[in-house]
Amino acid sequence: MLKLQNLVYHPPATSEPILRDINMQLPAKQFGLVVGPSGSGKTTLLEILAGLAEHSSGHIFWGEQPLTFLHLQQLAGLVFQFPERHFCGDTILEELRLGHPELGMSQVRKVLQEVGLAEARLATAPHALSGGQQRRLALAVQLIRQPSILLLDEPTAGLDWSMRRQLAGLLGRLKQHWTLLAVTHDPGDLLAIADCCWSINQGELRSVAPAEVARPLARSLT
Ligand SMILES: Nc1ncnc2c1ncn2[C@@H]1O[C@H](COP(=O)(O)OP(=O)(O)OP(=O)(O)O)[C@@H](O)[C@H]1O
Repeated sequence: MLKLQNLVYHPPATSEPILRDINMQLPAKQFGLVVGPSGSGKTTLLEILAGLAEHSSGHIFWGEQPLTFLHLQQLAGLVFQFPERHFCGDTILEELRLGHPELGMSQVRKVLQEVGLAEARLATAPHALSGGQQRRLALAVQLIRQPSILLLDEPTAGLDWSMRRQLAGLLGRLKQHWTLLAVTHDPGDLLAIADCCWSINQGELRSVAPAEVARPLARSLT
């Protein structure tokens, strides 16, 4: 279980904290969803959980173990918003092995199967894949490193309706084996697979029922 206790992030450059007294518990093998508007602190929260920024006060635990930001760099896998913009490998295989040339073919095949890319040719350029396939590859790049928690920043942003649906289906299947935490301003299909849901506003996190997140959206459509 991932536990955050009274987490605060207040960099010296800002007059107000960006994250305020965050408390959260996400059990293993569940899908957690944080929903909030632009600028509410969603990406910052993920950056702290990925060990890319250090919180100012409070505690982060995995089970009973307190985590430093060095632990977090090893335990968490972060899939950035629009991850396809960060692909560096010339081929799928290169992308998966970046920084980890020791990864064997059985691990490569297993992870591609897990994300629904079992049929992809390893010599294919990542940029030649469809938008939905590129998102799957970005998930595989993190999963092959066996993170304890997979962090997703706006995982369905920029995808069309059908690809969003398919990706939400895949994330729903991944939680059989992995713990996932996604942040988004537009929950859409992700609500249906969320086990735990929070809203975030101006750095304040509040636990909410998924239906409560869906309701304002439904109202805005009428
Ligand atoms: N290191 C920093 N120093 C100063 N301000 C920062 C820092 N990091 C983030 N911010 C500010 O904190 C606020 C939250 O940013 P963040 O990117 O986490 O929001 P977000 O909810 O992910 O927004 P979006 O959906 O638009 O990406 C913003 O106002 C941002 O400008």
